[in-house]
Amino acid sequence: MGYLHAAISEAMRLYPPVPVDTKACKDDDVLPDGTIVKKDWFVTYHTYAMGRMESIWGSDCREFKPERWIENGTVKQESPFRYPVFHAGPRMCLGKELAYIQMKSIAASVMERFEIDVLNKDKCPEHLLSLTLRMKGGLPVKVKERYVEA
Ligand code: HEM
Repeated sequence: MGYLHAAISEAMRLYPPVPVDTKACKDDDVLPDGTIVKKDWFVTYHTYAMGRMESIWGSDCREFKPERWIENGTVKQESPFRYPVFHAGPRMCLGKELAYIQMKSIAASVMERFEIDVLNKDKCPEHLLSLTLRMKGGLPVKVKERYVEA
């Protein structure tokens, strides 16, 4: 389950379900880097871009590497300010743990019963940007029931 957790985190690093998120500024403020923001301005942070930044993830930032989430055999905790897939700070997603349980249980129960072969592996599906990041045309796969010897 540790590796599956890491693989899901890595997938969401490269393909965050909420790829951009916008906030409205309540009062005049100054960001830690000195940028001035005024009351009622909008500030958008780009989770999709942050997941692909060399300064955060290193030179292999474009590679899908679940191992980057594993340290001494256990899943590493990452700062939500470096990995804002579930947002960060006091208004962070309240369903994060439940979402991981759901994603892991669905993946495990599907993989237990079926073999999934992704078609057109050489091509990455086009993105469809809405409030959430989706795949244009979905992900065509071939499904075969897994044969388990009794
Ligand atoms: C992979 C799945 C999920 C992702 C990527 C995700 C991501 C996010 C993000 C980015 C926010 C911040 C939105 C914003 O303030 O602009 C958020 C907020 C929230 N999420 Fe999730 N979420 C997921 C699943 C869930 C689930 C399963 C639940 C409930 C069972 C949930 C409940 C909430 C709630 C209640 C908030 C609002 C928190 C607040 O404003 O104080 N989320 N989520």
